Amino acid sequence: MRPGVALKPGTPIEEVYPLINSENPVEMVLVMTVEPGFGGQKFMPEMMEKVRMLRNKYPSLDIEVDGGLGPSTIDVAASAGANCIVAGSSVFGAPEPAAVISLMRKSVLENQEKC
Ligand SMILES: O=C(CO)[C@@H](O)[C@H](O)COP(=O)(O)O
Repeated sequence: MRPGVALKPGTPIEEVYPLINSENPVEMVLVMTVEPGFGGQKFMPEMMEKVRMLRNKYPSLDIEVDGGLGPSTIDVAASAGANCIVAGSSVFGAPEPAAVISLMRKSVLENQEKC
């Protein structure tokens, strides 16, 4: 099992640190980039500060983002340090879903190489 935890937009990043630093740590943090509830919402770029802070503090942590991710927002998320991407509308609404997934994977991999 790989435990994870999700942060709503209004939850300060500091609240997750004790869970990562614990002797039984979470291995993945999901930073919600929309309010949880439904797909098709607008990506909240201000959440990238949380992603950057986590990536700086925990270089090998899995950091997931969920909400409004697609070709127009993936680079911002990947360059902030997100390496797990949840995308609904941008994939299911695309004529070629595999091409969208491929583009997002490429962005994450390219940004990981810069670290
Ligand atoms: O369900 C939610 C939030 O609760 C969505 O964030 C989906 O998980 C992803 O949908 P898109 O934002 O990619 O359409």
